[in-house]
Amino acid sequence: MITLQNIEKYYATKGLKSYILRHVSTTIQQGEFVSIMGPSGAGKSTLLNILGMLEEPTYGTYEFMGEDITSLSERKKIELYRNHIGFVFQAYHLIDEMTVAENIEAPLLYKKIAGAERKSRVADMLDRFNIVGKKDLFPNQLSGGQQQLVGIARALAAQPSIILADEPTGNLQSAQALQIMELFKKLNEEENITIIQVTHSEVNAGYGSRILHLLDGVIKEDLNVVNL
Ligand SMILES: Nc1ncnc2c1ncn2[C@@H]1O[C@H](COP(=O)(O)OP(=O)(O)OP(=O)(O)O)[C@@H](O)[C@H]1O
Repeated sequence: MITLQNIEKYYATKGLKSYILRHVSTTIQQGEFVSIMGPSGAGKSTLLNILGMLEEPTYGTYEFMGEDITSLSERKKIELYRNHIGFVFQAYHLIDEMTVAENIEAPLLYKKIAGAERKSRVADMLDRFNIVGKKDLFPNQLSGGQQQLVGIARALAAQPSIILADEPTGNLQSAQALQIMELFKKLNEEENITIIQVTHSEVNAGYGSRILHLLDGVIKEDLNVVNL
């Protein structure tokens, strides 16, 4: 599903290159649940953003679902993103002026999905996440955990093949974090949705099947998680 070959990312200031990612090569199959770990500044978010087409590598090739991303037009990239990728952010990134239901519906409008289908998908998501009673509330009327559930519901409403999550439980208490991780595990096992998460938590990484350890922009370790 994903092939990265010799990905490099650097910023040049006054002729000096500061490398964020170096020689990153890996393959991720459909249905994997991968955690990206490493110290602060190691390049984890940058790698996730490249995978999600939110940033471009300086060098190297990125193949996603058989398409060479580095040579695609902006329009084609947006289309691929809308059709396949659900992004979940640490700080939720919900739209404050929209209700829960409107937030979940928003990406479906971009995908030009017809009204009746949109309503039905939103209703399904509200139901599935047990938040029907919250549908007319605004994000600031929800707890952090509930906001993150809405963030995930919004990503899933578009029926993605892959979820990219940047520290999805970073702002949550442990019980809420557990709920989100259980949900990811279920989506991965039952719906074969590929999941790639950035996390600092060993517990969260234990929900996945593989850990990529980044250090100073380089993949230092690529481990299979052994479930005890
Ligand atoms: N636009 C930019 N210009 C210059 N340097 C940048 C830019 N964006 C990110 N960086 C640098 O890239 C490095 C990696 O950042 P990144 O956010 O990917 O790290 P991270 O591993 O996700 O860290 P954290 O765990 O703290 O979120 C950091 O040192 C950061 O300062």
